[in-house]
Amino acid sequence: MNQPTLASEAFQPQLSVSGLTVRRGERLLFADLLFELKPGNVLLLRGPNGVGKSTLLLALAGIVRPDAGTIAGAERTDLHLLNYQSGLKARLTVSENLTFWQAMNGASGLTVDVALDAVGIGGLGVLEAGYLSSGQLRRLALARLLVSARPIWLLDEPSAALDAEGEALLGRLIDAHRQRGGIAVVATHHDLPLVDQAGVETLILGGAA
Ligand SMILES: Nc1ncnc2c1ncn2[C@@H]1O[C@H](COP(=O)(O)OP(=O)(O)OP(=O)(O)O)[C@@H](O)[C@H]1O
Repeated sequence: MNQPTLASEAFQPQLSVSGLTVRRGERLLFADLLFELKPGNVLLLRGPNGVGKSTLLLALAGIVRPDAGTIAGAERTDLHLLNYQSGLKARLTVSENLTFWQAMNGASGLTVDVALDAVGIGGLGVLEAGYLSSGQLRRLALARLLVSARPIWLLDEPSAALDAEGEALLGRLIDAHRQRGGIAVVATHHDLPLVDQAGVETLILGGAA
């Protein structure tokens, strides 16, 4: 597998959250969240199942409307959201799926073939996506981050189903993204193998820091 090489053009994103409060039904998930992310920052969202990590990512993506507070600094087109609702078309090939997303999100990153190679599924481009294993599906989702360059990555359990080599790959991808100024907000139950811990913060939902 190739070492992922992202385009060198620098990002200058900012993501400012203030007073952010979200309820689901009757339940208050979180209130008065305050944080500011700058180029190169990573925010890890931690906390038990059901505490609101995915919901916070959806709020940052503009999909869940907050009950109070503001989210500033990012346009919808600055964001990549990687979660379980990946919009995969099982009857299209792996390459066709990635080409579709590239057309949707802009061909500002790697080519489809290079991106598939970078995430270790370069040999699977002609396979119908419905036949991919869980880990291969997750790698395809990662390739989606690479074909369209966007400065803010919102990643929901990105290491789920990845093997040890895949987790290491994920760490390298996030590190490369940060090196060009990108921001990542990552909901995870696992430690990420990031090389550089500077600029990495943790937000624990539903518990003490
Ligand atoms: N559309 C919805 N309507 C009502 N409640 C919802 C809705 N979506 C999610 N919830 C609830 O909101 C809470 C937070 O869910 P969320 O998926 O954000 O948790 P999480 O911290 O990401 O959990 P996990 O670690 O299991 O992925 C859960 O109790 C869930 O049942």
